[in-house]
Amino acid sequence: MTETASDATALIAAARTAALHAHAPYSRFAVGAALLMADGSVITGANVENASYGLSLCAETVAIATASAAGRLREIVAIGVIGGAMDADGKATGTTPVSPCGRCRQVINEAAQMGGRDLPVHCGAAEGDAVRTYRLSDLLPDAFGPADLGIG
Ligand SMILES: O=c1ccn([C@H]2C[C@H](O)[C@@H](CO)O2)c(=O)[nH]1
Repeated sequence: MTETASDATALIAAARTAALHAHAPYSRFAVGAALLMADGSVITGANVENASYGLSLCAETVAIATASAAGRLREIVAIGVIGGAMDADGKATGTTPVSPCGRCRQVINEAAQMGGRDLPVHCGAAEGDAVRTYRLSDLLPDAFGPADLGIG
């Protein structure tokens, strides 16, 4: 499918809703991710922190794992991400767009390479209209990927 500007808005909205389910009692920083699938459906995820800290799962990784568990890793067309410091109700706040961490960029690259696409990644804020849209190649140039292992 062809991605439209309204897809970015919808993905940011879905990511904000997903972030309400963040388990982030340690950082108090909620992140939501939303994946636009080829059929127009959306799969979401939120960060899941761990008392060990280092085992915490990022929102993007949770969403991509959910898509993969449904056999849909190759169907991801675009990604939306938001994040921000949680208020007392656990809702993300802030007007600065959040972009994926380094590990998430590599995880996103796997989905992008499997789908044969250079995914748009819409980075939004918890509040407000600020959105920065990147291509994965902007976020992770010269990525290590399946081709390095002779695959694809
Ligand atoms: O791309 C990112 C970057 C950070 N986080 C989470 C990890 C941790 O729970 C919190 C603060 O780093 O934000 C994500 O979910 N995605």
